[in-house]
Amino acid sequence: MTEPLKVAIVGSGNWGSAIAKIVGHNVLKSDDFATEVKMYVYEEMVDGRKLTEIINTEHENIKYLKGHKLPENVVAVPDARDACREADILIFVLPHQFVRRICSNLQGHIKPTAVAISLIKGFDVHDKGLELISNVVRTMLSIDCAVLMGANIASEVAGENYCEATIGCKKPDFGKLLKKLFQTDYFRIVVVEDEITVELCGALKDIVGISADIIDCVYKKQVPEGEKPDEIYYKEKGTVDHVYRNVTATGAGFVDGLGYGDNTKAAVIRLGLMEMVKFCEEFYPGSKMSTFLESCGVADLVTTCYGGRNRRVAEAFVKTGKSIPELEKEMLNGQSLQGPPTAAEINIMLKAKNMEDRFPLFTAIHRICIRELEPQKFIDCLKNHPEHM
Ligand SMILES: NC(=O)c1ccc[n+]([C@@H]2O[C@H](COP(=O)([O-])OP(=O)(O)OC[C@H]3O[C@@H](n4cnc5c(N)ncnc54)[C@H](O)[C@@H]3O)[C@@H](O)[C@H]2O)c1
Ligand SMILES: O=P(O)(O)OC[C@H](O)CO
Repeated sequence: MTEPLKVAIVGSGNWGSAIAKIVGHNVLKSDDFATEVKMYVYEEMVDGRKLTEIINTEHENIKYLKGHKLPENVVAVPDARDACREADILIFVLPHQFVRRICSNLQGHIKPTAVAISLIKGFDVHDKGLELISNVVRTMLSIDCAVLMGANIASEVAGENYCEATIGCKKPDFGKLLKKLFQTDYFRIVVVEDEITVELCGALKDIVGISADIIDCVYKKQVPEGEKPDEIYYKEKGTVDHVYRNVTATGAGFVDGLGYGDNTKAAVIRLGLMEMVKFCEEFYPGSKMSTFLESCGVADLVTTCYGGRNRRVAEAFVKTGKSIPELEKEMLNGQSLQGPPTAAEINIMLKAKNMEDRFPLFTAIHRICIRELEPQKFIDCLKNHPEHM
């Protein structure tokens, strides 16, 4: 009789907490897993109390996933080493900026036989270039690491709305075990072996998520009540930034200023996908096209471009003229945005290889985020996209 496997979750943000709900329930249904799930929580005070104490008494992460109860067998632990020391399976689910620091803290303090899965979207940057997050985990901790990515907005998953996800795992037996740990009747999993492409899709889609919303902002605008959209359109002569700073102050609903709305957004999603495929071919050859058709690919792109945080913050960025860090602070209540840093990270690689021209969408997004390019120039960048030549 083998011992039940102990599971630890490293991270407890919006997605980490939604996953804790799923995993906490699933371990109770299978003899393969120990019933207690330790969850590393980056300690902070919320309403004068420690977040770990709130989670362990109220069984809810009231800061990052308000309104969704966690199973009582999920135990919040403020020390990463204590959370992971005895674990057989480590689930990494925190913003990508913190991974290296956490792994360095865990070095020498986990079981050598442990295995991991990363749910993190983004890249690690170091002096030699970009690295996959799963690879940081593999190399820093000397353990195997699979990945899980998909069209998964955390609050919807926590609300048990039907959705899908993709696990990328080279080892079939480990893949089956992971599917048992994550799949529920509302969260359906497909396991594929092409784990690098699954992870690249998750990292790259955030950039396209930003661009989708620049489209919304350039071609739609708020119109003061009682005025006709066309009149407003012809009256305004300022830059989009200027228009939006002013128009937001008047506050009213959106209209489709030039009538380009959803067709244009669809074109951006398509061009974004083409750049994702090209990026994989160029820098990580061997991807299967079929992987892009899984939840981690096209589906995640669509969900992020319509419903994600990257989309929301990018919209406010164009409308208000405020900086991205400012908006992140104002709008996300401690949650963190992955798209702008990922766009910057990708740009380092493209610039170093003199390849910015071949990735005009990725490049324009980065330049808009750092205010090197005005948002209304975005479409010009796409008109001469290599896909149309
Ligand atoms: N939220 C979603 O809908 C969603 C869905 C799928 C995938 N993801 C991905 O999952 C990953 C985690 O995202 P999330 O939404 O759970 O996190 P989040 O955006 O809610 O991030 C906040 C988390 O970071 C922690 N934190 C802050 N400073 C820290 C530090 N110095 N060290 C360690 N932790 C610190 C906070 O305590 C909190 O738990 C990201 O890569 C994201 O792209 C998110
Ligand atoms: O809210 P976003 O933009 O980080 O996207 C969330 C998820 O990645 C969607 O799958």
